[in-house]
Amino acid sequence: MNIEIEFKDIKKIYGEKVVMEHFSLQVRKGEFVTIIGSSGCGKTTALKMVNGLIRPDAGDILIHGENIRDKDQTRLRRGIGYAIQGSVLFPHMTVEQNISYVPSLLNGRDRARTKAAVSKWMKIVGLDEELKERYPAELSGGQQQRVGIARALAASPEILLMDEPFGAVDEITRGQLQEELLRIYRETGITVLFVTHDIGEALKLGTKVLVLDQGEIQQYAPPAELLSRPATPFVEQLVERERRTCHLPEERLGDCEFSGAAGR
Ligand SMILES: Nc1ncnc2c1ncn2[C@@H]1O[C@H](COP(=O)(O)OP(=O)(O)OP(=O)(O)O)[C@@H](O)[C@H]1O
Repeated sequence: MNIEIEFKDIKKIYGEKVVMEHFSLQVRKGEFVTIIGSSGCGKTTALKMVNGLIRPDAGDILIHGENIRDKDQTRLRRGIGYAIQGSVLFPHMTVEQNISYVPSLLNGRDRARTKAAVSKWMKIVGLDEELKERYPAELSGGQQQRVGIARALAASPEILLMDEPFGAVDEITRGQLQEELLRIYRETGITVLFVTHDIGEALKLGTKVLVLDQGEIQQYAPPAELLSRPATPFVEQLVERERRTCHLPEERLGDCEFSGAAGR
């Protein structure tokens, strides 16, 4: 099994509050993990531990089997794409400058390579080339979100962390961004950790869904399994409505036993 990210017996305390304890998880290479749970259950904390923005109080995070504690933190972060809700673009930089920020650090003087990366990613996320010279304030919310995703992907990271990246856009744009993200995921084979509040989104995008409650793993399983065999009452409640309306794309349904599950 090719493990890309591993949380090993993690403990995290804020002040007196234990947010996570004995938290262990393995994420295989190429997996798209959606993370969902009650507010304040530790989703963002878990995500930010992967790129070293938050340090655990105990336990280790391994990437490709290497402890991130031993890595140069700047280099670690440059190798991991990170996209969060709302606009976190540099306001004084154009779209092009925003997207090329990390690639230009990595490519050094090879400007042609950076320019090519910017054009490629603008196209992939569905941004018109003519927006290159605009500043973030001159873009719609959906366009800003696309620039954020292009920026997160432009350095061709092997890991992409996304924290409710589509939370602030309208329903239609959200659907488009989800489709584009799935396409990028399929084309690149990147490993994705994606935090969401929306169980529909978690089931639609994830190859695996991680359900957390108060820092504890309730279930870590493919969407079809969550629907057919919820592991705890918490998961059962979370998926109940989805089970009735099941929005899963057909290829994800697999051997989903709805009639059996309904008998619970
Ligand atoms: N820097 C901090 N100092 C103190 N407490 C914190 C800090 N960061 C997070 N917490 C607390 O730790 C818990 C977990 O926070 P985290 O942001 O990981 O939750 P979350 O699941 O992402 O929440 P939400 O869904 O509301 O965004 C919460 O109770 C939060 O208030």
